[in-house]
Amino acid sequence: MPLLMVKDLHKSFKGHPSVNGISFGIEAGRCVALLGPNGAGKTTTLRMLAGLLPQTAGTITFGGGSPGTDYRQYLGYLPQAPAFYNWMSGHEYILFAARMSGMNAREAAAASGAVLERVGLGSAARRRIGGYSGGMKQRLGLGQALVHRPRLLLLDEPVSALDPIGRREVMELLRDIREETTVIFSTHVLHDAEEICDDVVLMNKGTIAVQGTLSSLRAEYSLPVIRLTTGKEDSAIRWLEALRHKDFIEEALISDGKAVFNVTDVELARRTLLQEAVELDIPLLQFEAGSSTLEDLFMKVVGT
Ligand SMILES: Nc1ncnc2c1ncn2[C@@H]1O[C@H](COP(=O)(O)OP(=O)(O)OP(=O)(O)O)[C@@H](O)[C@H]1O
Repeated sequence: MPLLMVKDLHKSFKGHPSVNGISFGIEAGRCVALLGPNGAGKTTTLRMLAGLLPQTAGTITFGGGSPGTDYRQYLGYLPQAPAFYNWMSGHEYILFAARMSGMNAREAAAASGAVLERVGLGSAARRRIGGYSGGMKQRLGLGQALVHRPRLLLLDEPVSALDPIGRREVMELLRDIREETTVIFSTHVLHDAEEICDDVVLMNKGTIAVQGTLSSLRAEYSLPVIRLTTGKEDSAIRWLEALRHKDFIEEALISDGKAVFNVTDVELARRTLLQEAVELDIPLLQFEAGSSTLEDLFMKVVGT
């Protein structure tokens, strides 16, 4: 029995659908990336899962209970742009969050100290949040979401707004956290998903385009492919466009002098394309024959 079951979930704002009938299940202990471009419906989905936004239709079932049963006490949630009281210290803030989650003063004090150490803020705990870096604030936000030991952690774009150092700090922490609880985090960066998650739910325009374990998606979408980049001369662009109609090309994604072709026979495609490029004097800046990646899949879904 999955920890979380989502069935045919919809959310419309003033008649405009933002989430348009999504269904998925999440097993306990998994780390799941809710992946998709801006506007895909990730935040709306997470807010519904967090109980902050009522759905227009559909059901959410937690822990094998009845659909609609309130499960918020088991959740930790970190919004996309968390607001902090800058005048509080990190310690005061986590203590406040722990009390809000229903802990008594003794439990809250013990849990706060432990969680601050956990997110690497032990030595900064008495400093004001206003002086924290972006990465420290985001780790504090994670501490707030973790302090009551949730069974499910919902994180909305936890690294998107961070500089590379902050991003690395938070990714390392997430790698650690995913060992002890179930995590769903949203991102528009495929690389983030590939780095730490087991499963991917890829959303676009309010629906799920593809979902599955990372390894099964990699295997399923590993198709023979040719990637090439031409000079931006008119003749080169025209040549790329004409290639769409070759027999051995199943699908073509062409933009701005770059092309990704799904091909039936990578050897035949390689030979033919290289020969033609020489005959027609097409400037080839890059040419690669191999297998498609999740990046290709992502670009294809996002481009539709
Ligand atoms: N409160 C709201 N009122 C009206 N429209 C909304 C509201 N919240 C979200 N939307 C719309 O729903 C769609 C999905 O938005 P959502 O924020 O869920 O996407 P997202 O995948 O999280 O994107 P981002 O990465 O930009 O946050 C967008 O078109 C957005 O404008």
